[in-house]
Amino acid sequence: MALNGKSAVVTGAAMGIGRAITEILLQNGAQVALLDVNKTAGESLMEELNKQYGADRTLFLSCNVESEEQIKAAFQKTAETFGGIDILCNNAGILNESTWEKTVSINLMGVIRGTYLALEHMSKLSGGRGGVIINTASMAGIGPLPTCPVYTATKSGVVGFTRAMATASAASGYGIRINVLCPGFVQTDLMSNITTRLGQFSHLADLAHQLIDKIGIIKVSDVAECLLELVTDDTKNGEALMVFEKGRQYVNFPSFTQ
Ligand SMILES: NC(=O)C1=CN([C@@H]2O[C@H](COP(=O)(O)OP(=O)(O)OC[C@H]3O[C@@H](n4cnc5c(N)ncnc54)[C@H](O)[C@@H]3O)[C@@H](O)[C@H]2O)C=CC1
Ligand SMILES: CCCCCC(=O)/C=C/C=C\C=C\C=C\[C@@H](O)[C@@H](O)CCCC(=O)O
Repeated sequence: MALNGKSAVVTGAAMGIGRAITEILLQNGAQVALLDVNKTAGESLMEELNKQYGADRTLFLSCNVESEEQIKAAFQKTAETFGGIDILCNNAGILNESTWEKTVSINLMGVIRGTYLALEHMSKLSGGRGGVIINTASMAGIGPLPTCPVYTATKSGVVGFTRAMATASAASGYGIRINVLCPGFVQTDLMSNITTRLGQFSHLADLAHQLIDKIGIIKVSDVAECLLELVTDDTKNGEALMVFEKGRQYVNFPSFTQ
């Protein structure tokens, strides 16, 4: 899909990976609605981006992905402003093993909520133009992190949901490709004060730091470039793309039918 003139929504857009995703979509000609629960950071980023790309290219909408009502309103506003929705990036996520139910609600249920509500705007079966949905999971969704079992569960859930929905979409004729990004460690706020985010597993923080040393830390722009590949390559559906210091790699899942 060529991005010029396309309408995109990014959740968790105010900082980190979401901000980098927003910027790469803008650089390639899309209009972007930035959804985030952090109003101050979101509005200040929008002001910055307006100066760079023009006021008609971005829209900040205060939105908590835990709320179906807020997502619905944000999608409606995006569709009215940009004339539809072509791309959805379900990216908002947290790392907090103490408030584990909130972690499930944002990281996994937020992706499902966003996807189902977006179908109403994007699916060709409900008058939409079709398009692409990219979910942000993690390498933890492919290989488990013992330091954060619930975070791992949410990311495995996002990988499974994406792959199942991708096949469902193709079989149903929604006209929507759905893929999942699986980054390794990325330099963002989420990686700060890791020990305090691990809750009852904070005593295992050394294990996390050893793994970080082994795998390395990448930049948000490395993740954004992978997103661009998954959005623009029309052959990709149901793919999980890992990205870490060694490079990028599509996951080869076992097949039970061949
Ligand atoms: N930083 C890392 O090492 C990795 C991050 N990821 C995933 O990437 C995604 C983005 O993470 P980062 O950019 O690292 O984190 P970050 O903490 O830098 O940014 C997250 C953004 O999401 C927003 N957000 C949080 N809860 C929200 C909610 N309920 N509704 C709407 N917005 C909300 C925050 O306000 C913030 O702007 C997450 O899903 C995370 O799990 C995946 C692999 C590695
Ligand atoms: C510590 C929390 C980080 C949260 C951010 C995130 O999602 C980062 C994920 C990065 C890499 C995940 C790699 C998973 C690897 C596993 O497959 C396994 O190799 C780990 C083995 C455990 C160990 O400590 O050796």
